[in-house]
Amino acid sequence: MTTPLGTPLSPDATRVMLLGSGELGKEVLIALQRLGVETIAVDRYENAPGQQVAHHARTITMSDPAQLKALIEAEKPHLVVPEIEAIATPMLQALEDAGAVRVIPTARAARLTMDREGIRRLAAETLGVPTSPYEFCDSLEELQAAIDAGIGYPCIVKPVMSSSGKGQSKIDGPTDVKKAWDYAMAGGRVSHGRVIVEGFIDFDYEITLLTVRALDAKASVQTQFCEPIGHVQVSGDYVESWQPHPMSPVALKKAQQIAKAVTDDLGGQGLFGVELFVKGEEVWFSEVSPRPHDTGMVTMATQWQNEFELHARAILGLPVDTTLKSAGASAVIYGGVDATGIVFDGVAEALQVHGVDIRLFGKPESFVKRRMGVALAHAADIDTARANAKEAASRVKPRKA
Ligand SMILES: Nc1ncnc2c1ncn2[C@@H]1O[C@H](COP(=O)(O)OP(=O)(O)OP(=O)(O)O)[C@@H](O)[C@H]1O
Ligand SMILES: NCC(=O)N[C@@H]1O[C@H](COP(=O)([O-])[O-])[C@@H](O)[C@H]1O
Ligand SMILES: [Mg+2]
Repeated sequence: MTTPLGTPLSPDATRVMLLGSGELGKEVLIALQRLGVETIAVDRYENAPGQQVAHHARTITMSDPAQLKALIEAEKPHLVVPEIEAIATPMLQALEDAGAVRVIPTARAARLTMDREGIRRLAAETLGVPTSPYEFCDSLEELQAAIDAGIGYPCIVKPVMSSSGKGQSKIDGPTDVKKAWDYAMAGGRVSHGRVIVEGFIDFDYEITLLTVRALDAKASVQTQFCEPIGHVQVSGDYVESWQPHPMSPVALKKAQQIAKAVTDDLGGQGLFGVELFVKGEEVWFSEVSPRPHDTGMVTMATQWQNEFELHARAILGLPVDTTLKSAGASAVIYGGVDATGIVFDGVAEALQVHGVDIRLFGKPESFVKRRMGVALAHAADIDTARANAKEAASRVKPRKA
């Protein structure tokens, strides 16, 4: 017997709280709504994308443990679903330990992945999966010493708490070190004077391997993989993704073994985005999101159940199907301007491209490099899909109102 689902806004409603309600959370919320789940969308600012589609919207500082505890105790959700890293995860752990709430996939997974140090040490030192060489540094002097002692050039510096490439830069030689340190200090999501410096992996390609831990008919957790998603990142932020990315059987097997080892350890139920670098038949683990992944937005065009539906179903204890429906691609639509309440020209022209769909996230404020939408394309092959998604994205012209 699995847990029944209730009726929203009734005493027996199944209540799910999203901590973070950006473009990814918005789609999880829509998937949950379709199953009659009562949803509470939380974010750091008003009218976040997911707040616009949820039953309830709450705005708090999610990295503040007191505010987070008060909200969870007031709302009493059955499930708490982290959607971003910058959350007071020790408080989530305390609430989970006290039996007050179930965190997706687990409070420990949310805590370990919010900080690059937690997940990197687990993967490389405890699980022994291959990663880039790395060191953690608390000052410019320590950074320089780590590079000189063995990390070498080129290397990559990232704040330990950041995402979407914020505060990340590549160091090609000694003159770049101070610039990279200063940039990292300005770019972390939570102010924190610590960075990771990683040896640069000269990969052939990188993938996200969406990995789902969901219950089978006997109520035991089974791991299933989606087809690999290839992507291109600029300055640490994704600009384009496609699925399926062709891989040699050996590299694919290694990728799945790494993803299984990491997600088995993190545990719980839900979808994970496992990021991997591949060169020939060598595979390195980079990082993992214990939640849907931005590069996985392509699955809205390529899978029978997209990554958001897979996450929603897995966390509710429902069966999942990771089958590919079609080849496809996604291309990011950036704001291009710093302004609130922007308008988008060219949507009709974009949708004239064959096999294309678009999502505009509805973020109330645009920045030049803020992701405001995405173009999706399905096609007979990934090259056509990539060209069509990029063409459609380029036809959408955001501007000040
Ligand atoms: N050690 C490395 N060697 C080569 N490239 C790297 C390395 N680390 C990061 N990159 C490049 O930078 C991208 C972003 O890195 P990473 O995923 O660690 O950042 P992030 O801020 O967590 O991004 P996101 O939140 O979008 O996943 C990678 O996808 C890869 O393209
Ligand atoms: N790589 C992580 C990622 O893509 N996260 C997605 O971006 C949102 C924040 O966007 P914002 O910075 O524009 O507010 C998050 O809420 C999540 O949906
Ligand atoms: Mg990443």
